[in-house]
Amino acid sequence: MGNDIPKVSFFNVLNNANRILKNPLPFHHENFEKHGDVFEVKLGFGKSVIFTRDAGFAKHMLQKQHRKYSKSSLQTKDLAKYIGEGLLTAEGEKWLKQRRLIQPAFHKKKLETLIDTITEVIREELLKIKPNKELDVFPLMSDLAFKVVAKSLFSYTDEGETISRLQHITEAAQQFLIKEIRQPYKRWWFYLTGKVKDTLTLTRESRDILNTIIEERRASKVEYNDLLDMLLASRYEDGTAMGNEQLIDEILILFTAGHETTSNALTFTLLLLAKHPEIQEKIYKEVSGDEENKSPIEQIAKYQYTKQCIEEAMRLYPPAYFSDRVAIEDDSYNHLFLKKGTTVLISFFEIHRHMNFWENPESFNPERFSPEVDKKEYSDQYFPFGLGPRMCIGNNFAMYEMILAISSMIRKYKIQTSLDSIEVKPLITLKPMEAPLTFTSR
Ligand code: HEM
Repeated sequence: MGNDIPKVSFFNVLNNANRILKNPLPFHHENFEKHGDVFEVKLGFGKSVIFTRDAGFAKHMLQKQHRKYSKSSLQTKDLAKYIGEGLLTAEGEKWLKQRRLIQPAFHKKKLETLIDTITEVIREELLKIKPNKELDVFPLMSDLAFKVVAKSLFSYTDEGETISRLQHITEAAQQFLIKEIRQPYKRWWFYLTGKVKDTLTLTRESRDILNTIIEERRASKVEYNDLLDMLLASRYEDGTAMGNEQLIDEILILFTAGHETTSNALTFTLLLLAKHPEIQEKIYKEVSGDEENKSPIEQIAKYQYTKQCIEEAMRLYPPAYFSDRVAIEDDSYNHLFLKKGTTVLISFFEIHRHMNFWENPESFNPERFSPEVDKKEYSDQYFPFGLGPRMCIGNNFAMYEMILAISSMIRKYKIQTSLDSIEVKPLITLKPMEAPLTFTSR
């Protein structure tokens, strides 16, 4: 590791342990301000992690020299324990093989066939809004995002209970994983008290449910044109298809990767719109009036300002607020030397608020993403969906879903919040601490 990298001592980490456990972002920020865009945090027992908010360095690891880096075991082995080895958690040849196989199902043209399902789920879910009463909007967005992914996979399933059970298991496994990561010293306790076993039993149950759905579909002669049909029809280069176990891994991964990220982004966008009524009105102008004459896909194309608001919300509050990479061979970037085995944590949160690049980085200004601004001006500093070959496979899916959901809500309701300021809860993804909103019919 380059000796000239500023260091944060283990003593300093211990001294701040409580704050870091509650919310590590202010600690990261202070150190970036003090030491610059790259620093090294000592973790004791000879271990350390490099933190960076240098967008060029991020691009180097994620894109230009991606072959020299892998994800850390947190993003691969630890996560795979509950959701299996698929796109998000696999590495090397296995990942590449899966990515090649699954990528076509997420192309824009293919996604268009899912739009009616997505629109219908959004319509049904938004019926749950009770106007004129303050409600916590997070669980609502969470249900919406889960059902959108689940119904895009199995469009025919109207057994609400099966989908709810899958949602419950996905969320329970994720919550337990957070506990394991945040309290590694309690691992033995989690084993002894049977919590690990309980979680594995739950995920076994979701695998059994999915296996039944897949078997039924394989036996069926009907074409549903949903994601499951696309995944079943896909073939590896040697002409073979995915087996059930791999398919189940991939489905569990789509649930996990596609559900919480999207519900966080939707919730932050709504909170920001509630705090900026003038911006909300601009969306209302864009989306009200002629929606009956427009298909959902035409709406998505037309709602440029709505899209900008979502993009700006993900700049301020990127759901995937960090990623990490481990050097699998010696490498260097500018004057930095990275020894094989070095772990680097990339803070998308800090990159998205970097003073040297963004004007008034703390302010919510959707004009930053206006079509008049050349994309090249910000694309090197804005990574809500990551970048390089492991960039989010569901980015278009998520944008379609979010534009349709936000436009449907603003068309129907005025939204307000009693919050003075938006507080964050950084877990595996970046969540809002609270999301109280009042919807008033227009
Ligand atoms: C606002 C919503 C979303 C955000 C912010 C988001 C963000 C990200 C990011 C940053 C990565 C890259 C992680 C890394 O390189 O370390 C990623 C990967 C991934 N995302 Fe998303 N995502 C979103 C929605 C979705 C949806 C809706 C799906 C699927 C239905 C999805 C599926 C995936 C998968 C499978 C990967 C792994 C890709 C690979 O490694 O090849 N995501 N996502």
